[in-house]
Amino acid sequence: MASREHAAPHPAPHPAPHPACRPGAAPSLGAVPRRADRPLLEGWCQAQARGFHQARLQESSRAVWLDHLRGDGVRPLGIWEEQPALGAGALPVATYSSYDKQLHTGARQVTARMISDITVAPTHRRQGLLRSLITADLREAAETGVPVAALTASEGSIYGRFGFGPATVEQQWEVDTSLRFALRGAAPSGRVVLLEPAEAWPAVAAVFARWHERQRGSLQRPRFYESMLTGAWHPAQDGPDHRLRVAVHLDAAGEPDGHVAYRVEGDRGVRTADVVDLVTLGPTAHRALWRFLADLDLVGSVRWNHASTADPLPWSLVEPRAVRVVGQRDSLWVRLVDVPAALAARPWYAEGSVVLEVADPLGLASGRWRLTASAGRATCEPSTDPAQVRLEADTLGSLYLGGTRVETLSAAGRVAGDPAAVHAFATMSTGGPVPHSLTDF
Ligand SMILES: CC(=O)SCCNC(=O)CCNC(=O)[C@H](O)C(C)(C)COP(=O)(O)OP(=O)(O)OC[C@H]1O[C@@H](n2cnc3c(N)ncnc32)[C@H](O)[C@@H]1OP(=O)(O)O
Repeated sequence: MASREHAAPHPAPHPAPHPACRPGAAPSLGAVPRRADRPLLEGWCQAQARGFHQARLQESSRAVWLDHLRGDGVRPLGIWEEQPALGAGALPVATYSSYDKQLHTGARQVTARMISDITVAPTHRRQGLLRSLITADLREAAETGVPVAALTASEGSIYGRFGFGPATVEQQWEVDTSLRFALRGAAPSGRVVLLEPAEAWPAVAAVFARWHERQRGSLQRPRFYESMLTGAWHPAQDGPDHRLRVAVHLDAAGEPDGHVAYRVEGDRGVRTADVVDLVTLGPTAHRALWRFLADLDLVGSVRWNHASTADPLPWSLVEPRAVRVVGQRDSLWVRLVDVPAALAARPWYAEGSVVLEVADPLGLASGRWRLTASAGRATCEPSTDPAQVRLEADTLGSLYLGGTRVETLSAAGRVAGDPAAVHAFATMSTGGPVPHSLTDF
């Protein structure tokens, strides 16, 4: 069984080191694995796959994961049983990883602790292992000055208690690209080139980097995106992605300003193009790449699972109903780790001053904070003045990128206080582009 200290409701800050680790060694396997760490990492990878009900990882996925580990400075954590029975000890009973990347708040980039790979073995669930891992990591983030944390969630009911709130949403689309698909206005200009995915990668990476620099809610991508978008690795197949195709749009000057990566599924009849990645830097590339997708012979529909709610495609079409929204779900979950630093780093849209009282079960964001906005920026500092607006840490996370309005969360009973102050907070908060993330991790 796992170490008692990690099964306790308020566990010690570090998970137990594997017995193979030196006594007192840090529980992290290290950002760059040493040779001696390889057996632990192998077990860690397999436990993580087991936790998500995937097949045992083969060499291809292990290599991609190790490259991600080294290239992104990932800190993989695991909890191993102290006295495993029947030789069950190679795989940890819990896995967890995190690393730091830049998040675009709408005003600038801030460092975000990106949390991923959380699994707990079915034999050890609900004993506090997730809690011990995430609590320790968030405390470490606070100590090292990381202002926010982010994750994508397997289930919506897990992370609110840890101060995370859904901050961006994405839509799942099925687009009818038969004769119903007609763009309004003139044919899009520029040129679309079809490249082998590996050839296209420099353009694909450059387009995403420029998009990230301007897109509120965007997170830098981890290294495994290169493996995925060059066709070197298909996560579900644990090997090369032989079906992946990439088209790049060039602007009038011949510079890449958009790309689409897609697979055409089905071998006969009317097929469907599954879009894997679609990033455009402006309306011309957006229209041109959708025109390209719609013109694929033998293809009658296009699926795109990461559309922004502000995506202009329906508005570009003669028949907007060619775009069918078949689903919508939360994408990025955000948690404020350092309230003053995080709130000062996002844009504000009206002058004003309010005292927020944040309740945070982990204590990191708790307190009374005077938020004063002026000329698009804000200062935030601890305050002893009476609280005017009260909310919980996960609600603040949902509000952080501006994708959810204060009024909506107030109507949901999650933002309380003096109505005039709630209104002032709403006015200060509301504005700017819809946040969107195209980074899955
Ligand atoms: C960022 C990511 O990696 S998302 C991926 C998350 N992983 C998965 O979905 C894989 C399958 N699931 C699992 O491996 C596990 O069930 C986990 C990781 C979700 C939970 O791990 P556990 O160690 O069982 O969680 P732990 O015991 O620490 O629970 C902490 C709290 O969360 C609650 N909780 C845990 N899992 C869930 C859940 N799936 N739904 C709702 N509440 C949950 C617990 O009830 C507990 O609540 P409380 O402290 O308020 O009483």
